[in-house]
Amino acid sequence: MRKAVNSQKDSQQNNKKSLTNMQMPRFKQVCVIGLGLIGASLAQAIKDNGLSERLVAVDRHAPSIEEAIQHGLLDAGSSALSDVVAGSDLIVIAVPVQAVQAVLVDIKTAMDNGQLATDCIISDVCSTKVNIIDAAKSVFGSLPTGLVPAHPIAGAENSGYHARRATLFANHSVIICELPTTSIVAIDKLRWLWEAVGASVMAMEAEHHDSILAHTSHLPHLLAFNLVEQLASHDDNLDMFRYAAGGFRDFSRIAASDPKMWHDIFFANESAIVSALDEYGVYLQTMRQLIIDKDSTALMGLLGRAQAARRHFGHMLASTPYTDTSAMSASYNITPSNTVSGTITIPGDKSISHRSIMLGSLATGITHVTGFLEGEDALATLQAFRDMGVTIEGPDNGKLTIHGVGMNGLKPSKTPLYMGNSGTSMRLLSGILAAQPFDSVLTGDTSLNKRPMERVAAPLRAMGAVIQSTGHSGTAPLSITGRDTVGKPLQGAEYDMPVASAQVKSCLLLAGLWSEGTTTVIQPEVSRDHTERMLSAFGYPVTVEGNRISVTGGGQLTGGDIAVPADISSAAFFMVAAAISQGSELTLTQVGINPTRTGIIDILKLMQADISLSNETHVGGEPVADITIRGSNLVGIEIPEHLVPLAIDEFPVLFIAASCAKGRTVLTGAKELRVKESDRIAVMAEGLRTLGIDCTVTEDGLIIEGQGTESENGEVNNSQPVFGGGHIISHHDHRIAMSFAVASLRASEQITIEGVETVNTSFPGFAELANHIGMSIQVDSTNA
Ligand SMILES: O=C(O)C1=C[C@@H](OP(=O)(O)O)[C@@H](O)[C@H](O)C1
Ligand SMILES: C=C(OP(=O)(O)O)C(=O)O
Repeated sequence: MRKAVNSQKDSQQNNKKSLTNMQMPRFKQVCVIGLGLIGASLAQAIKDNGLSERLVAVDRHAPSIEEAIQHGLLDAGSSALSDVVAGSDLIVIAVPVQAVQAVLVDIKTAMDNGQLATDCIISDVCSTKVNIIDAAKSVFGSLPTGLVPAHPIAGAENSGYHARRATLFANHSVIICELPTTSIVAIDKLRWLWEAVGASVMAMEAEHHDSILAHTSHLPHLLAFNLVEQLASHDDNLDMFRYAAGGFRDFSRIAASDPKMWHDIFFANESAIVSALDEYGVYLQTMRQLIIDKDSTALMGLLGRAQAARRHFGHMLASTPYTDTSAMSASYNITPSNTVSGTITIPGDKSISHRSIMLGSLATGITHVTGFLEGEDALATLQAFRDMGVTIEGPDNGKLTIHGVGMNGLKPSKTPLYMGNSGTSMRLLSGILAAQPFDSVLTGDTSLNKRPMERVAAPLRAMGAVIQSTGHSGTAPLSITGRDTVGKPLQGAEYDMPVASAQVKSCLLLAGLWSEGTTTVIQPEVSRDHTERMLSAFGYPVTVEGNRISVTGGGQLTGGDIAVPADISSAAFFMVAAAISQGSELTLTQVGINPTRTGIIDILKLMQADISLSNETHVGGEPVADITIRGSNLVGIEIPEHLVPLAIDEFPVLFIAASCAKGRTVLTGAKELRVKESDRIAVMAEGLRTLGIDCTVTEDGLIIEGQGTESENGEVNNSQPVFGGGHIISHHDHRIAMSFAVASLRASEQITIEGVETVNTSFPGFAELANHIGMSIQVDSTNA
């Protein structure tokens, strides 16, 4: 089903310009057939907005017609179409699906005897579309040029004329099927009508519509009717209904809908509904089995994933903040464990996953990605490119097929692009968007909308970009003016970066792909080079001379295959878990060991961790290896500053390692940690102190007094707890949450961590994997 959601054609059609503001003459006479909720509401909205000179209706229920005439809603009405239809330039069929064919026969008769022009617009509001088109074919032979099947995604469980509301369609979507046989005039005029009553119009192919609706509307209605039937058939049904709490009420609300309508829909969309139902059956069986097997970890994983998906996609579509402090939805309750072991595979690299979507979308041809990280951050990037008209199939078990649109193929998104929690998405995309012909807005959740964006906006402006950081203090939402308005392309520039940030570097290099001349970034220290590598892999020349990196605008990207290696930043949690716990031995397979990312290995080795690499090879232009770590006696160190950008995301968990080491660890030159998803210096210090660790916060780092002790033979003893138990607040920062989970391996008592739902941004399945190797994390949902 996912595959069908984003057919490129649909997306391109969706981007059609709104016609609301165009001069459009009103209709001469609209004839609404069926004065149920939708028909009567549309009639009322047409009347209230003055969209037609005359309004007539047909309904078999004479009292509705009489009342509507009395109310002044209709100019005329009848139970027979031939009585009132003459002269209509729009007919909207709002009867149950199965009755549509008979109405079409009446319309054809009216056309044949000259009551209706043959180009009269004929539309409908039915929930299924393929069968409407089939009915029209069988009645008319070839499809009339005025036929525009449509479906307003709006409704209420109350039905009938009296339930009508002129505002029913405001802020709702209307899907219209732009058939190849339909005249552009008819399509434009119907769009105009729906937009004029407050709806937003999207175009979609009929088969796609029916499949989507089968899953999102028809299946839920079917299940609601079914559950009520199930409960009603129990002997103690009265008690069941009397004591049924909110869950039943919420779930069964839509079972109060019109049975005749749903009866018709279920038959009309039979094949799509049966396939959605079969799929549902498989999922239901899986859940049933998990309960029978008492497989708490897997069940929790399933429930957690569903909860996160519902929240995340809901917010992405609505472009509303995702992580707000009132919505702490999950916590970890962790029982101390002592050791970890096993061989595991870590999910795909987040940085590379983002870039695979970006470059794959901008390339010519198809890009196949494997190992894509299905975490919320990378999914936000994926959604943004779909919003800009790129067809992307998947993700399916880490596999994606991206149908590249070329360097000039992106389309403007209809809504602000929602980047969720992801700094990488926002900063890299701002470089791409600053160069596009169209305007864009980039926004994120409350955490992302607090992070500094002038670091990319200012140098982009120096290249000629028109970009405003419209938040409180140089923060998102970012508003970017398209080059069509600005009137000339970006200009290549040389930029000396004040911080070693791969996001800033990548943003400017990406903007440079469309700029006149050469764009050069000079970084103060080495930072991750995935953008440079992937550009080269896609055939785009990049010049790297030490810390000077340049691209020249005007080139092309060619799609290909990308294998995303396992994320070393995610692997870091388990590397530290094994390093700090006695008797542990853990192998992490095929982890990316790009030298611009291996600061964690270098730092742990300096701390005398036992780490070895094997099976070193290359995957998709990136080096990978199996990493084996054994428990060892760590010692405190002064962390060399040049390693900071190479381990920038790993410091939270390195602080856990430092707490277990013998002696003091000093981190300096890491001010950047203060502007990540949280202030990672302050938040880690707060949590470490809660667990009894002595640490000192400095402006650009942290000093940690390691608690590693020596046993009688002078060796550091890595079996003693160094942390107490306690309650940690993650500040909705995924890496903080996972780091303190690792601390449980050396804790004396239970650790609870609040606000762990953001773990899904970078490491979906973290708790399951941790438990698999011997940790004991229980995931609790709280007040979602
Ligand atoms: O380019 C990237 O993919 C990233 C760069 C780093 O950010 P900075 O460039 O801001 O240091 C890192 O913290 C982030 O998780 C991913
Ligand atoms: C800082 C991080 O990511 P981003 O900047 O993309 O939000 C991270 O994953 O730790």
